[in-house]
Amino acid sequence: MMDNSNLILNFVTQGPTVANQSIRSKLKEVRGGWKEKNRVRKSLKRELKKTNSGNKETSLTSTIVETGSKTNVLPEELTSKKQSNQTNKSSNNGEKEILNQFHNHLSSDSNNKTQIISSIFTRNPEIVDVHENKISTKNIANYKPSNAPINDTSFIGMGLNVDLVANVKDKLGVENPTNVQKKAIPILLSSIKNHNDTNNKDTDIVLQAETGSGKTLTYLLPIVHRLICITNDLHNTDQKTSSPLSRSIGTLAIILTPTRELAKQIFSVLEILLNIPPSRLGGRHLAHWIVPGSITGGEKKQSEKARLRKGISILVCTPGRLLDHLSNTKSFIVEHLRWLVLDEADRLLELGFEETLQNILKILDDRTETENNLKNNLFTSPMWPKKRQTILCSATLKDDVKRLVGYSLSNPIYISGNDYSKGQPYSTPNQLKQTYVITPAKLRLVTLTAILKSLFNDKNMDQKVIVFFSCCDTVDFHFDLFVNSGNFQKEKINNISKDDRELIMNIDEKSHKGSNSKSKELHILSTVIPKVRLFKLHGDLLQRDRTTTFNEFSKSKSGILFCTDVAARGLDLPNVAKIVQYDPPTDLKDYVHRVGRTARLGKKGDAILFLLPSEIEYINVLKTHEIHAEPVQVEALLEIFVPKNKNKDYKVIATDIQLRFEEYIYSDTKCITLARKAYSSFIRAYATHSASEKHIFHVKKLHLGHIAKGFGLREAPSNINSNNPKTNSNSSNSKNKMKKKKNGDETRGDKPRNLSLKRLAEEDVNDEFAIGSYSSLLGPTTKRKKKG
Ligand SMILES: Nc1ncnc2c1ncn2[C@@H]1O[C@H](COP(=O)(O)OP(=O)(O)OP(=O)(O)O)[C@@H](O)[C@H]1O
Repeated sequence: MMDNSNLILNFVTQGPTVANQSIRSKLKEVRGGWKEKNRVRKSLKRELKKTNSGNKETSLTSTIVETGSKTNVLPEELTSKKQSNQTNKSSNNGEKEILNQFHNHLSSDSNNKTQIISSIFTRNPEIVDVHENKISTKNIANYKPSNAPINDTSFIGMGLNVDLVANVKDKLGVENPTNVQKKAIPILLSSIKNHNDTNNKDTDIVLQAETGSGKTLTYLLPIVHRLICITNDLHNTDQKTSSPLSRSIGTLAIILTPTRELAKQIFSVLEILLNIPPSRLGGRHLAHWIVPGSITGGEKKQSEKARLRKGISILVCTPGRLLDHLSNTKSFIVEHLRWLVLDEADRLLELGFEETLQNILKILDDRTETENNLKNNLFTSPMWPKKRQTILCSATLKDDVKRLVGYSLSNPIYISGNDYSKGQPYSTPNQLKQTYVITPAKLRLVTLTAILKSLFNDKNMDQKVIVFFSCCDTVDFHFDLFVNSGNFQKEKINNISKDDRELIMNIDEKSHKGSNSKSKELHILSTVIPKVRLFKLHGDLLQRDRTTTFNEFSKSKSGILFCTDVAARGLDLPNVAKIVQYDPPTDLKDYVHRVGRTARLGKKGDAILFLLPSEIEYINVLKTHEIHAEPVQVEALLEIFVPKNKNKDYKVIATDIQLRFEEYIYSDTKCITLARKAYSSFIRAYATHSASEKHIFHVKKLHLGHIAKGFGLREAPSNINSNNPKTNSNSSNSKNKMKKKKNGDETRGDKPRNLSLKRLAEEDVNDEFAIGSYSSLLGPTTKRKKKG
């Protein structure tokens, strides 16, 4: 148990600073031995030096408060009765209150060493006025939703099977097609409509459509439709007696997706499409031979083999497992494969599956019958595609995807779902409201708390929010903090009034009933945001837990999901109202996918991006890609801590919340370890920003002490590598992960975590590791400064 006694608080003041104080007179007030006095002297001198150096940052005064048996020094302007000349009274009152809070905090604690606590409102870098920065924004109110269903078009009019359409309407509430569906489905059905046209050869297709525009149904509906038509055609002809339609025909369609979650999601949509009630089909069952299946790893291979042997007509899978079965499962028949869908193609490449994809394509090319090598003409139905049709889907279309298109598709047709953003590799829904907040590192945690608190108030509890972090450790840390620190603080804050306590933490007796301190729980009531369930999802969780969390959050009416980019791609989580990008994405593609978890199918949605003052240039990067975000002031967000009828300074409450977070963290070595690991992993993840963004997101631009504060740490850990045993490439844990990856565990979703600094330095000699070297990343720390 760490304590908070003898804290020195750095503090903004408007009157004379410590420079005008006699250090000696202050030292007289300090009780204790020479060691203690020496320590205080050094600290005061340091502050004096900083103040004199005249840097642009906010002026600083050291404040030492009396704690228990020891005396610390208060700033003169706050202890003096002569404060009448001060220009900003309310601010100063706030400061006094913050001091009192500190006093209260500290007086209950015991006699341990002096520790420096930096105030979250001091020494923050100047924030460039974003309005002066001439960042033009667009008025989203003028734009129509770009991914909404179009009322004047119907699926039946496009030629889709009536029963299939009715089933989709009944089960999924899907009535009218979206823009991309309207454009692509007729082309994917083209050989049916134009089967007399011998030149029509089931063209390959590249689908670039915005997030939430219904890409899954765009390719699934035509495939299912055509298989139904083939069945009906054969029923109506002589082939009925010697029908080749059975499961033994093997796999006719393969849908390849980057993650297991996505595969499961697509599989469940497929099951719905194929499960047309017999009552609709005049008592018949839909073609019994069309069997959906999914193989995604994580399951025993033997059981997958058995299912493949029986026959899976439409197979949803992840690349590692598919290649494994193509290479090793003899009973896996792909000779008659007619459709290959590469869903979330950009993500497939990003996760390093290019070689796997090439091998898959090679095997399929060798084994699949083409028009020229038809062994026997099984199907005379005009709906039977004459050659394998490849459909590539991606919400973004960058160079690597274009390269994949080059070697996996032949003469493809490009279909874009958004008329407004033709030619743009990145496109976000028009109706999505995008904002950003420039937050000094020390204010990040309280600002996140403010946003989450403001979203869940008594009037508005039923909504879902996703908060994106850069790596697993930061998810774990924040999850634990928001689950447990409220409870902890409740016991600790007996020395402030009940009114203030409720104001600060919004503590509600009922909200704690369902919560406990088991941080292993995957979804649990938050004690910081009362009555709200918290979920977490990242690549380091067991597959079983990931599936449970995904399903629970999906079904839940309200809640907050803390996650890495593992949840950014393709996952259809209904009714998400707000996306918070607490850590900026390491790639612009991720920005598009993250914000795409809201504003789906024409619905409204909000997204807010956190940026450090040094990262403001990122807004211009977004702008050049036609992504327009409006600024929100951090003060405006923090103001929500103060209810309208209360005359309080938001800084007082924000400071208190930060202190309580810190108290919780320092109450237990486990919590400190979690915070340090999160801090270290955050820095490592930061170093993986793409080269084109290194001028904005550069580790050497980070003030590590301030970043640490954002993790509730009072000083930056001095060795970021040793804090995270998982980065040790010799550890068995690390080895297991490498093995897992080889076996096709494609969903870790947070590549930064496994990168050791040494490896990064070796791989990226031109970036900050070359300039600043490995050791520069470890400092400067408060500790080091002290020594210096
Ligand atoms: N025409 C439609 N009308 C109403 N809802 C639809 C329509 N098409 C699809 N949907 C629903 O929209 C949701 C999103 O679909 P889907 O996941 O396929 O989007 P997506 O374009 O693949 O998004 P992302 O790029 O984020 O993966 C699903 O719940 C689906 O059932």
